[in-house]
Order: sequence, then C-alpha cells, then structure tokens
Amino acid sequence: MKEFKHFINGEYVSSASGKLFENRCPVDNSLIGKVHEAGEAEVDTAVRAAKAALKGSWGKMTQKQRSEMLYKIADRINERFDEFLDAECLDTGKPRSMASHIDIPRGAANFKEFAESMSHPTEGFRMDTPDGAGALNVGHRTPKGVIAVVSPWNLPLLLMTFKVGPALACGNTVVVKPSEETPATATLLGEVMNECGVPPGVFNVVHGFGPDSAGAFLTSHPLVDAITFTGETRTGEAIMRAASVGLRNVSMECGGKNPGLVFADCDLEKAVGGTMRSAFVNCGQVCLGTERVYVERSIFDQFLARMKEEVAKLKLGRPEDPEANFGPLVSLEHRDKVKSYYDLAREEGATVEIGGGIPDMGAELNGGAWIEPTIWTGLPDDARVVREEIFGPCCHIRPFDTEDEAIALANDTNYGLACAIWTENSARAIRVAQQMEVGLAWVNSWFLRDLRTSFGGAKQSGLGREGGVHGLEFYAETKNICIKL
Ligand SMILES: NC(=O)C1=CN([C@@H]2O[C@H](COP(=O)(O)OP(=O)(O)OC[C@H]3O[C@@H](n4cnc5c(N)ncnc54)[C@H](O)[C@@H]3O)[C@@H](O)[C@H]2O)C=CC1
Ligand SMILES: O=C(O)/C=C/C=C(\O)C(=O)O
Repeated sequence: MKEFKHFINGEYVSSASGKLFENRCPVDNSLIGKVHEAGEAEVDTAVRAAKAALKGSWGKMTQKQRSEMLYKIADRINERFDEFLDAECLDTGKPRSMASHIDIPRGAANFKEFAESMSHPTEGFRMDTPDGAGALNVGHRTPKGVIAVVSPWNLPLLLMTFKVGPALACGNTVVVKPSEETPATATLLGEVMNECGVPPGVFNVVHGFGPDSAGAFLTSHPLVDAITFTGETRTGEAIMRAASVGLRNVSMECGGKNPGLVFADCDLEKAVGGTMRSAFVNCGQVCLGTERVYVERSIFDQFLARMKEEVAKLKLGRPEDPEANFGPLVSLEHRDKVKSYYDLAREEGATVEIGGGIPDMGAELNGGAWIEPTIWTGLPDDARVVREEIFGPCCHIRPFDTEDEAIALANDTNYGLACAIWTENSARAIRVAQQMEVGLAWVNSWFLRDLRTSFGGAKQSGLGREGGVHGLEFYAETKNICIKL
C-alpha cells in the first residue's frame, strides 16, 4: 500500500502525531494508500524551511538560473509523464485520454510558460523637478516571500502548478496544501524538485484537510506572506479571514455557475460539441464548466435533441479503457452532493431530459463514485439547481427570445467566472462578450487557454488575476525607486 508523506525541506517526512487518513480511488472505492495528516508542527516546519530558503542559494540565483531550473522541472515531468498520469488517474478516476492531453502536459507547461515572468519590463518615468535636474522612477520587483498554495482536486497537478510555476519564477518559495482527495501528484513533484536540484525548502508539501487541519494551519501561519487558492467560494471567504491577520495578500479562483449562450445564428454542430465538452468533460468538475445553457427559441428543440443524442453516446468506464470518455466523480462524498442536486431538480419541477441517476456499472465498479450525465429543462430561474454551483456532469437548458434577455439571464448570478457564446455573427459575439459579467468570455470555444492571458473571476468567482504578466501583481512585490538626478 502506498504512503503519502509530507515533502519538507527536500525530504519526505511523516507526521509526528502518526495521524493518517485514507486515499481511495473513486473508480471502485479501492484503497490507494494512506496519507500523513500534518499538524501545526509539520506546517510550522515547512513554512520555516520555506522562509529560510529565501535567504539561501535560491534567493541568490539570477533570473536566468531560476528560469533554467523551471525548464528542467517541466522536462522532468515530461520524462516521468506516465508516473504522473498513473498517479492522477488513480486519485481522480478521470480517463487517461483526458489527463494525458490536459492535466499532465499543462502541469509541465505551467513551469515553462512562467519561467520568464520576472523579466517582463517594469515601468520607468522621468519626472521634472523644480531645480530642473529631474528624477528617474524605476519599478523594481522582488519576490513576495513564502506563498501558501491551497489547491483543489479537480485538476490537481494542473491547478497546483499554475500557481507554483509563477511563484517560483518570481523567486518565492512555496508551501503547497493539495486537496485531501488528491495527494499523489503533489507528492511526486517533490522527487522531481530534488532531481532538478531545486534547493531544499523552496518547494514544500503538507497534507491534510481544511478547517482545524493543514489548510487552516497553513493559511493562518504568520510567516506566510501571501496565499493563492482555488476552490469553493465559502472556503475562499474563510481563507480571506485568516489572511486578514497581518494583512496578507490573497489571490482567489473560486466557484462558478457559468452560462452558455447559443444563438440561432451559431454553427449548430460546433455549439453542440462545445457545450458537450463544457458541461461534461472531467465529469463536469471544472470551475469553468457550463451548468446553465440559454438557447434561442427557434433552435431550442433541435439543440436539445442533439445534446441528448451526444450525451447518450458518452462512454463511462475505467481510466485505462481507451473507449471511455467519462469517469466517476472524485469521491463518494462528492457524488452524494451531486446526487442531492439531481433529487432537488425533480423536487423543483425539472423535466429530466436524460440521466438523473446513478448508473449500474456492474459489480466491480458499483462501489465507485459514478453518476449519470444529466440534462434538465423546465426549471424556474430562481431554482436552486439553476443558481448554485453543482460541480457535476449536468446542465439546465432554457430557451430565450432576444439577445438582451439572454444577456440578462446569463448575468443573473452571484458568480462571474466564465461564459461561452455560440454565434457566427462577429458583431454580436463582441457585443455580447462585452456585456458579460465574467473574467473569461469564450466565443465559439471553451477552455481554450493561452497562458499569457489573464485568468480569474468577477463577482463571487474570485479575486485578482493570474496568468502571464498578470500574476506578477500577486507573486512579486513592486517597489518604486525614485532617483533624484
Ligand atoms: N476549481 C474549483 O473552482 C473548485 C470548486 N470546488 C467546489 O467546492 C465544492 C467543495 O469541494 P472541496 O474540495 O470541499 O473544496 P474546498 O474549497 O473546500 O477545497 C479546496 C482546498 O481548500 C482546502 N480548504 C478547505 N477549507 C479550508 C480552510 N478553512 N482553510 C484552508 N484551506 C481549506 C481543502 O483542503 C482543499 O485543499 C465542490 O463541490 C465544488 O462545488 C471544488 C474544487 C475545485
Ligand atoms: O486553465 C487553467 O489554468 C485552469 C482551468 C480550470 C480551473 O481553474 C478549475 O477548474 O478550477
């Protein structure tokens, strides 16, 4: 049986308390291994190691040397691709076909893409002074310090490295608290760090839960300088409260209840294909996923019929099944949550167009966290199923009559992460995208990611932007140096 230890100061260490928790595979609920749960002592050791590393050889490296190290990390992840793939698929149950195209390549790319972050030009202004000699203002960046990275289970390696990459590129050190559901790839990354010569203390991992556990101990640790988080909005609020002590900076990518807007002038097959992906890929466990679909009335029946045809074709199966494109949810606990929304949808008056239950996967897999991909129609706009993030393979499809109505419906939410607009009319696409209250508006696409672009949410979907140079605002401290001439 596997044992997942903390990675602190370049070494794998157990918890002094001897506390362990189980890590189970959602495919069949089999036991993968036991995970050490960090107490305050391990978190403190990790944070202090990270603090000390800032002053060691890491802190003295040039930007070029750090970039070279990040390239090496990316290359090493790619060399150990299959180990990362196995670990991610075992923890999450997701199809290998998906993880090998998205999770692991992006996990590596996140180090390469952000390697040069700090070399982005800083601002400079010459100013006049009364004596006529003038002064020069030069922006100067320094690392922020120890960054706490609290990451979720849906795209474990991808979302963790999306934070670790730029944090290291900017010269910080990190303490990662991966989700308790998915400890494997963060643990494996420790080996890669050592193989690439990353100095001890630069990258640390502590395992455990949120409240009264590693997550809370880490985010309230006074030597943590900033916290980056991806997960549920309510967890984000708890972390902000912890960060308010000592006025630490936070970057938050939180929940979504993202709309898809399908206009009659769309390319129907593109819209169906894109909406299928946005609602059902990764079993609907993507914060950017579409859970509300608004379709212009004249094509509503046709669109719905095509979606049902495509859902019926989804092939549920084990990660290694080459035909399977749909895995289980991450855990039985999360399955219970999603299933409770399936039940609620019926109570709220939905028509279940397809799915709505737990599939019979056969004796070997029935213990797993399987759930049917589901489409509903007929719910009122104030139904909880239409308003709350479910984070499962489901969507509600509703007709609209005018562009203004579609925009109003789409924006009628506390969230504001992403949207997908389907139309072949470019003027409409731009007009609608500009009015969407979101951080990410996709037109005739979804989850198409250029890592140089800004990433983050509006309203209760997040705080701040990461990605490209936008991450510099968070991962680096900018100081203005004013030189009197
Ligand atoms: N990418 C996203 O936007 C994600 C959204 N979710 C949403 O959140 C719901 C709940 O899933 P969870 O895994 O429970 O998400 P969560 O937001 O509770 O967990 C995310 C991370 O935060 C940590 N955490 C939890 N409470 C904490 C606290 N008080 N202080 C510090 N760290 C804390 C967790 O251990 C985990 O590492 C899902 O059903 C889904 O709706 C979940 C995962 C990812
Ligand atoms: O492409 C990214 O950087 C992130 C994608 C997905 C999420 O953020 C998420 O599901 O949380």
